[in-house]
Amino acid sequence: MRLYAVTDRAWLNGRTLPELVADAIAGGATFIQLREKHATHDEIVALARELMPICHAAGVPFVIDDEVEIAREVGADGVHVGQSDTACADARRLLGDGAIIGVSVQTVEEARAAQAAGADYLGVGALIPTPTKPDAVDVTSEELARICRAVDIPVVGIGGLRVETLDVLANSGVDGAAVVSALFAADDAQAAARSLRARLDEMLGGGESAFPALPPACAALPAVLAIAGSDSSGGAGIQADIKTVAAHGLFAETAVTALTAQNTMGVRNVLEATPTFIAEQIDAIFEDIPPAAIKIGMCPSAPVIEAVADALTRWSATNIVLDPVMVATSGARLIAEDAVHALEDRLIPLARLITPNMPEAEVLAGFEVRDEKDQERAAVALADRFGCAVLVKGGHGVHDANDVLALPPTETADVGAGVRTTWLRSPRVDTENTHGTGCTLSSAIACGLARGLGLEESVAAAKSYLMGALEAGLNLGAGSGPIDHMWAYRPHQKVPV
Ligand SMILES: Nc1ncnc2c1ncn2[C@@H]1O[C@H](COP(=O)(O)OP(=O)(O)O)[C@@H](O)[C@H]1O
Ligand SMILES: Cc1ncc(COP(=O)(O)O)c(N)n1
Ligand SMILES: [Mg+2]
Repeated sequence: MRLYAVTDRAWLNGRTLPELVADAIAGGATFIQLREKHATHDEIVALARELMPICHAAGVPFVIDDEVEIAREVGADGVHVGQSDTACADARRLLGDGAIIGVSVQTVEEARAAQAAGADYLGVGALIPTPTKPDAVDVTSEELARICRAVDIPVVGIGGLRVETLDVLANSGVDGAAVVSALFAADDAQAAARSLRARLDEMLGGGESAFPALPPACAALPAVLAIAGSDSSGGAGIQADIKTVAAHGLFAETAVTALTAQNTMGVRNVLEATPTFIAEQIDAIFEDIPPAAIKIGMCPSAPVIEAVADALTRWSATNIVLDPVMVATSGARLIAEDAVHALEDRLIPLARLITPNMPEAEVLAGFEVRDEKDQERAAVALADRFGCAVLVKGGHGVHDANDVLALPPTETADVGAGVRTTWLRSPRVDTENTHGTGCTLSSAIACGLARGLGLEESVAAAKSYLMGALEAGLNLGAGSGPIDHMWAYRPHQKVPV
């Protein structure tokens, strides 16, 4: 609930509330509350019906202020109630266990009572004097911190919060900030949300998984091409790529390099496409719907690699993310040993980014990659050698799932400087179900690039999309199962914490 947006139609200036909400979500709002103090029942219902699909398309929960009956009528995710509104326990009885119920509180006693009555989260404030009520600071930072310590449900701070005043939340233990005018009175709600969200993530650390908002409907969606192998079980390879691209609201194209007979337990057989046929697929795509970015996955042999490299060179392809797939999560080899040279000589030089896991980085760098120091050393060595960006993924490490990104001077606009590194850290999700994580990550990065994001931004967004897919807890198959590419589209039953 990092950036919780409470609607207000006081500053529309010709814009509509759905437009502003879509902008807020595109900028990083993670929760929407419809708040209408003076509207009629029918107006609130109509607004809710417009806003709900926008929120749900982006995986953002939608609740309504006070109006429990309307929340039930329209099927909202829940309600937010104040101390003098419907009691939390009554709202729970009316809306059921699956609903999200938030309660406004100002003291530890109220907070404990709300939690005991079944609240899912608390809103605490007002924290800052507002221009209309300059002296009315209702809740001090100290009381806010006491409240956060007293309950185990998430708490959001509210009341006069703007980018410049978010500091009052520091070290309090809150999960996020609720804002009204900082978003809805802004000229550019998306830009406002982006700066609020950036400051909150910086202050509160990491940030919850933010699903990249979908691009608006238009006649020409950016296309993303996946050049990779098919995984019959649907969790990795071309299938993971298509699902990832579709989940990002973009248009997926494919050139299949090989078919695998595969499931969560292993790869049973591989049938390579002929180099000529692979080239024909790529030519057909570029002659008609040229992709804005390309992800390359499994390329099983030197002749396949040559064909892909020749075709991409012919078309002067850019924005290439190369996942140098060598071994499947299940342990099966997916590339001939003698093909590694072809990969190094022909394909890596075309890539903007390569994304080896630790064993693959070891093969490419020629030294052991066992810990974070090795990861960083390999990333820098490879970025130096190939002049492209390098993400050495840490999924095979022992502690957290930390990846290191090495950026060559061409990516940092720091001519004269050397390779710069930056770490993308996330906790390890406690699961065996990681089939296709590498495929998914590289496709998601290509999606960011296709939408015009920078490389670092694309990698960070992709990592948080991947975390959502892992955390969704899909559990299919007897081996290392697939992740949930569509996690952000599931109806939210619970407050994301
Ligand atoms: N259990 C996990 N929890 C969180 N992130 C993970 C987990 N396993 C892998 N990852 C992440 O998934 C991505 C793919 O990592 P990795 O497993 O190293 O590559 P590959 O799938 O190519 O073998 C990386 O961003 C890594 O940090
Ligand atoms: C066809 C195909 N391509 C790639 C992978 C790698 O999977 P992972 O993303 O788990 O490394 C795979 N298992 N199958
Ligand atoms: Mg991989």
